Amino acid sequence: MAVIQTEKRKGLTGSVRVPGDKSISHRAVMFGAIAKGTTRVEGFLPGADCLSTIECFRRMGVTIHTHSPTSLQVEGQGWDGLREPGSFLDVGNSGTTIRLMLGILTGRPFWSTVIGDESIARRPMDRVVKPLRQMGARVDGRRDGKFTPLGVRGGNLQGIRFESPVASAQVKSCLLLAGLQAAGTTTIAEPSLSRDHTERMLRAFGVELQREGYAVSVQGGQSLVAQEVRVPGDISSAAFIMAAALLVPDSKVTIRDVGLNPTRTGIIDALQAMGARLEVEEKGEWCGEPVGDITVRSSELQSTEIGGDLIPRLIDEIPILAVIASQAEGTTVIKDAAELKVKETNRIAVTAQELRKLGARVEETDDGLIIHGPSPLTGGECDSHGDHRIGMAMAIAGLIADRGCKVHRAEAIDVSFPGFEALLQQL
Ligand SMILES: O=C(O)C1=C[C@@H](OP(=O)(O)O)[C@@H](O)[C@H](O)C1
Ligand SMILES: C=C(OP(=O)(O)O)C(=O)O
Repeated sequence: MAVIQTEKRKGLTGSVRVPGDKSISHRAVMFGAIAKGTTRVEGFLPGADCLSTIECFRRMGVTIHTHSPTSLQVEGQGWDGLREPGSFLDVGNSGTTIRLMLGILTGRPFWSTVIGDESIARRPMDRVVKPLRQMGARVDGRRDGKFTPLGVRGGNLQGIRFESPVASAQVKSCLLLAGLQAAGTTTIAEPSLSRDHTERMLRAFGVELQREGYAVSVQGGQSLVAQEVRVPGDISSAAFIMAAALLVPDSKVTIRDVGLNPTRTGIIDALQAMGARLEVEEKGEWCGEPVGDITVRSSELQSTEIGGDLIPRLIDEIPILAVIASQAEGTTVIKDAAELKVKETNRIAVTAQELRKLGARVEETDDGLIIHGPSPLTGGECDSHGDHRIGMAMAIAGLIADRGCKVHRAEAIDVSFPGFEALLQQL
């Protein structure tokens, strides 16, 4: 079990890049695998989750060359190029892999079994299994298909209209992928807009989609054409570096080539509302995704309220936002975020528990957190609970804690941010 130790720091400066976007990296491999032709991917995230996606598609017979950890070539042979896997498809820790892949598997004429780690075995799969069954899919698993392991016998699908009770890009993307293989039209409506990387990338691969407010529709029977994909830096990873620069005195850090998709930039809006000295320079688009540089300076912060439509735009940033809020003047309220309970861990409970160990004043609510600041952090020992974002949030908290922070089970960080510790040292 890996341990990382961070110490109280001063004056973080530099210009850095963070690893590629996790959501976009997964999609580049999956869409490349079902497209016709050679898809080249640059800036791929070689984190454990995206490596699980590569391995799953290799097991379905797709040739994927890795020229370097961040440069791939996916040899797609269209939908029919996927073959029945001879063994389990193991998604490891990755919710995105399992939910999106189920949308592909349910339309393929073969049998497959999908497994993952202990965290995946606790996460709800019925949010995709139920609508997939309405489309005619045959999926089963523990507790009537709510939990892994899942067995899928793919076959004929029928388009549906599905009103999703949650704003989830994984649910939406799963059903769009199933819908592409279904007869007729499939429509997914969500209560607010979740990240739209799937829509942007499917369009780049030649698929036609219709959007009407928070609903998106796809016509079955479309094929994908291979593309060149350049993956921007992951704003969810950049958020940890942004937090370090904001909280550590006398800091100024620029993070280059970060994805600035408006469905992901809630963290920038929240930090600016808190008074962060943060500048964004948009530089252009890579494969339909806006990209730019973010510069952050040490700042005096005020508390804020975070809820409603902002939540899906910063859902993965809430653990690190809680660390930041612990240093802001006043009481920060985070609400409407019950989805956090079904991530790699229950991130409401675990964030509160671990931050309190370092001396922060945090209360857990049913759908969020209440954080009283500013609280000087004493530091000490924390546990990632096997959750990459918790591990990184606590390591960053250590940069402003008197005794620093020793993070146990830090190997989880490799899920989304390989090189995290080395990058912190570089600042
Ligand atoms: O589609 C994606 O790539 C993701 C969607 C989000 O999950 P939900 O769809 O469950 O909200 C997010 O938390 C996850 O890290 C990645
Ligand atoms: C929730 C996350 O990922 P996933 O759902 O793909 O496991 C995350 O990266 O914070």
